[in-house]
Amino acid sequence: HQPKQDNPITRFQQFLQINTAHPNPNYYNPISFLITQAKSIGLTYRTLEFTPNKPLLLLSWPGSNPSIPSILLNSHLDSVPAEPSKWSHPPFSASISADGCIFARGSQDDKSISLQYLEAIRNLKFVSNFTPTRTLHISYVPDEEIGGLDGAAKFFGSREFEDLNVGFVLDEGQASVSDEFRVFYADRSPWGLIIRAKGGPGHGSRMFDNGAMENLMKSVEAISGFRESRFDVVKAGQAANSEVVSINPVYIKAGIPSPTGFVMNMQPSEAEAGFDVRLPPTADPESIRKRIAEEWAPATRNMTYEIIEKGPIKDHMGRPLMTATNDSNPWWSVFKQAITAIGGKLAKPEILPSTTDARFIRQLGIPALGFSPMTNTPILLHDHNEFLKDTVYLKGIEVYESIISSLSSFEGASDKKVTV
Ligand code: MET
Ligand SMILES: [Zn+2]
Ligand SMILES: [Zn+2]
Repeated sequence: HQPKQDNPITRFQQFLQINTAHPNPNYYNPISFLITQAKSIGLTYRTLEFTPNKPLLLLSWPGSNPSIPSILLNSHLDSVPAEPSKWSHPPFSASISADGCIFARGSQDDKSISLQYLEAIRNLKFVSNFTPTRTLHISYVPDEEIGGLDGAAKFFGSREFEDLNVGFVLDEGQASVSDEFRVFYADRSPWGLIIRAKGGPGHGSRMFDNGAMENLMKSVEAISGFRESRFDVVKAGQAANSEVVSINPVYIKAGIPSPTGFVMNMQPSEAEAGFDVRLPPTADPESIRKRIAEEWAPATRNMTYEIIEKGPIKDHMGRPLMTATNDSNPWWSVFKQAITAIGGKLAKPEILPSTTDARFIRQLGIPALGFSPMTNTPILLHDHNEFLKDTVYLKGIEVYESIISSLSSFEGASDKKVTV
């Protein structure tokens, strides 16, 4: 009988109560919590700091055959911000409702998997007396939510990572609303698009051409039209959400501030808008660039633009960055079998609509799958009232026990590395 203060659920709650939300995530607090967990399980640990104040934690469970490629389980330490006043429970309270829903920013994305990895290892080690053949590494990286360039990208490109001889990686996925587990073989790649318009200022009452606001609005309309055309393809069932380019407005900035709001009788001389753009691995980035330059931010309408690219879309050969989910990839077969072995159903593999650090792994030619074991759960990442049900969380631990024991016992693909 475990004391009430320390069981998988209370440990999950404690971890969720550590606020690691942007814009100023503290990375030392969650790392210190995780080190305590690692010690209690007997895992080795070290921290690496490729960027000042952005440490990452690396845990290891040495296998009996450390010469064959290892397995890496990755998750991120940071979360997106939350607007507490719009939540039914404070976002860092990890309050649990009568029906077992644990409310917290990060409960789905992705503090659940961060700890489920460890709980699964704890059970394998102390309940099942399991010993891995392959070495298992668990990484906790900073800055995923802002693109991972100072986190995973630096780590995966490092000498330290190369020395781990990683053969296969699991990273986060997304919740599933059905009773089938979802698994992801590719990510969409994110662009931040900022378009800016300049124009003569003028009296609020005047009709004139080429005002900044007017030019920006024209672009916003053109972008909306494109967005709708992509969305229509999805609505018609011709492609999944994650298989088309998405572009969604995230901010509009314009107007001349006044003490009571904005000056109402002046048309501003500058206006800008920001968009979240996601490109599936099969997309042609050049065609989007062309649209931006010619239709969405044309110099002829006094517009400029900035594309903030966050990570790769193609591999070094220009091929779409995807991990094979067929028999050509032995890791896929092992993963799939591990799910069915515990009576789990697996949905058809998908491209992830959002983005994870796995794209940097695939770029290295290492196979990586996105997976978060959450079935019958609404998809609430980055939303208000993000929650995960206790039973779903606990089931996920069992799922990882099966996956981890299968992957770490798998002795094929030992001499040569399988690539994506
Ligand atoms: C700007 S990179 C984005 C990473 C984040 N996980 C997302 O999909 O929104
Ligand atoms: Zn996220
Ligand atoms: Zn995430």
